[in-house]
Amino acid sequence: MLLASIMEVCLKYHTDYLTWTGFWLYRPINNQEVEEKEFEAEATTIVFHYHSSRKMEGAVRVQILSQAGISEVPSQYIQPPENRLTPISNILTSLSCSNVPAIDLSHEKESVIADIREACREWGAFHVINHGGYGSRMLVSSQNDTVLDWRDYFDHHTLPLSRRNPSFWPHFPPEYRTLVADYSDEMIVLARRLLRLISESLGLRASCIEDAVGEFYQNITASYYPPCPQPELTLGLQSHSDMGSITLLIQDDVGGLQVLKDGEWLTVQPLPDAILVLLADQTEIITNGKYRSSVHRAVTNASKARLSVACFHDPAKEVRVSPASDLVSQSSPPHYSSIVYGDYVSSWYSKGPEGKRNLDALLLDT
Ligand SMILES: O=C(O)CCC(=O)C(=O)O
Ligand SMILES: [Fe+2]
Repeated sequence: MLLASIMEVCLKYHTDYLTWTGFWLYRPINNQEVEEKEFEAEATTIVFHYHSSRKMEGAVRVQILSQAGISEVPSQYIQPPENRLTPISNILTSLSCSNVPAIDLSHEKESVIADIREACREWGAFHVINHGGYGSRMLVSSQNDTVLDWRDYFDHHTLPLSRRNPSFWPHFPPEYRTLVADYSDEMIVLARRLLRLISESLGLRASCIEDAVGEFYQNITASYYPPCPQPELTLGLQSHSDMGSITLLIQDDVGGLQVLKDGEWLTVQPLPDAILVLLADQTEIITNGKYRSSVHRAVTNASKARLSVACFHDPAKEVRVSPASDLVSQSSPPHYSSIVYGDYVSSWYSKGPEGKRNLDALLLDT
């Protein structure tokens, strides 16, 4: 079971390994994209180096803060009141929710397509189960006014193969690198399959979204959210929609991912062996807004660490993305201006996500 295995190795890496080496390699810096750097066990120096060379106060692994047993989070992690959760003492007690739809991919194709159409229209997110037997990138800035996420994460560049260099990845536990590579290979197959079904659910030719995206750039991000002493003041990951085309996410059984639906934050109940599908911004552009990307965030809790593994599928930086010509006509004008994906990413990183502001900036007056 690849899903279970990938969670397990990532968790083992976080709990057994990071705990004693005490570092986090890819702590984000200055709203810039973080390049993969050669993995090395002495990465404490790298974090330290970021601190001193970029005057980054406070960018320590939150796991360290959590383990130190602090009762109040440092001020950089405190969200402005409008972003905080409704006042509840323990997020874990509030996990009852209407869950995102679960779609069984082993069902007959026409019914799968109908379910996907409904889920994409209503939610922009859905679970897939029986997805073929397989089986968590937000940057923060060093500026003082930026609120930090209560999250540590590790990013792997996995596709195209020319970007995949497992020697940059953790080497513990021993099966780590092979598993991440296998997982990447399985997820690209599933992502393509889903994008074909999503295209068909709009009456488009199956390859329409894939053709618009071109070669897939895949990244896999494992996110670790340690217990947080003040969950009501913090977020594990601030509100955002993902930049690329489609995200496939698995989470452990703790729960904490929320999707915004009809103005309300709903917790996505973890579903064993299911993969959560999140439509991302380029799919919203390509479908000319027929399907919207999912706005989501992660909340923290005071007692349990949480792990998620997100697999992102993005266009190449030089690809120009625009609404599919089949969805544009005189009676249905384009709702978004076209954009070179690399420019979209740069603007995202320079302004930050804040929900969907980067996508909203492309909306045309129609
Ligand atoms: O941890 C999660 O469940 C969400 C992760 C996520 O949304 C992201 O990395 O973009
Ligand atoms: Fe996300």
